[in-house]
Amino acid sequence: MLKIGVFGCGAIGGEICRAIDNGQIEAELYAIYDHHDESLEWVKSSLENFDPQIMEIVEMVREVDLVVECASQQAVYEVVPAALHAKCDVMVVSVGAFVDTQLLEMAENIAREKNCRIYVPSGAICGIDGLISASAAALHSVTLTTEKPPEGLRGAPYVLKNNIDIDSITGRTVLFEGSATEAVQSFPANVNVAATLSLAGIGFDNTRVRIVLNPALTRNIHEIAVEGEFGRFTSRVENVPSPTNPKTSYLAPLSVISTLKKLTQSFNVGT
Ligand SMILES: NC(=O)C1=CN([C@@H]2O[C@H](COP(=O)(O)OP(=O)(O)OC[C@H]3O[C@@H](n4cnc5c(N)ncnc54)[C@H](OP(=O)(O)O)[C@@H]3O)[C@@H](O)[C@H]2O)C=CC1
Ligand SMILES: O=C([O-])CC(=O)C(=O)O
Repeated sequence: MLKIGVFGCGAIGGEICRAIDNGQIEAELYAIYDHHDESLEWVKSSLENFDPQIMEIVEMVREVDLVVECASQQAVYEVVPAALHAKCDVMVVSVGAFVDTQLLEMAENIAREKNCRIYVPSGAICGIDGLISASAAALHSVTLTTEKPPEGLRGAPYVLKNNIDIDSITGRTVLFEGSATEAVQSFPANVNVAATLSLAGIGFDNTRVRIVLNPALTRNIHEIAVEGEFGRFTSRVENVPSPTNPKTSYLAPLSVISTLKKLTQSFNVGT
């Protein structure tokens, strides 16, 4: 049975642990880690069947077959090289870290050398399957418009740096327009989806991102528009935010759970 380690026990990590624990994913929840003891306790207390060991990454990668990173872009620097060097597969949720081309190239090189896999789930957006299919021919443009309520954008480095008082904004307001390169650095916990889109499509510099604050919303909306030789498509998802982290949409952990299920099933549907 696949032995899984979960690094980061917040909104996403907690859901993944419970999905393994309740048998939705046929795997063993072998180890968990988070730098907050209370998060580890919170996850452990929600499990009925597995009692995962708490292990720092160096130890975790020696014991498990796959590490799921669901912590932060910073954590990707720690988790991905450690896992791959230990011949352990890795799934990355804080995808924005891969805007760093050195990190991305290093990860690809080690994975090739060690014959390991790096998995990036679709996360909180819909349409990655279509974009991947379309990318087999020329792509002309990829645009993401993310619209969130104030809680979904609070505390982002871009908001703090520009002294934006998000509570004083009363109507739908465009906060940011630019490349995915800038977006994932300015909003590291809000638009990792822009990174996933970039990796699947035309790269970080060419993928356009618009981030909108809308106080009237209760959901996190991601709208994607893709044009290419294949034609054009748009996708729009109105995401229910996670109850424990309003920046994160519930679809994100569901996407990780489905990707993990794909790894353990013999019959798989979709691109
Ligand atoms: N690809 C996608 O579509 C999506 C990606 N994400 C990203 O996924 C990641 C997880 O999201 P979510 O579960 O909502 O986040 P949470 O903040 O709810 O949980 C993450 C947990 O990991 C901890 N953590 C962060 N960095 C480290 C580290 N270096 N070592 C140990 N523990 C660490 C956090 O602590 P602390 O609070 O101190 O940081 C927190 O307890 C985030 O990076 C988020 O931006 C989110 C939604 C969609
Ligand atoms: O969950 C979402 O809506 C998107 C998100 O936070 C991210 O991509 O980082």
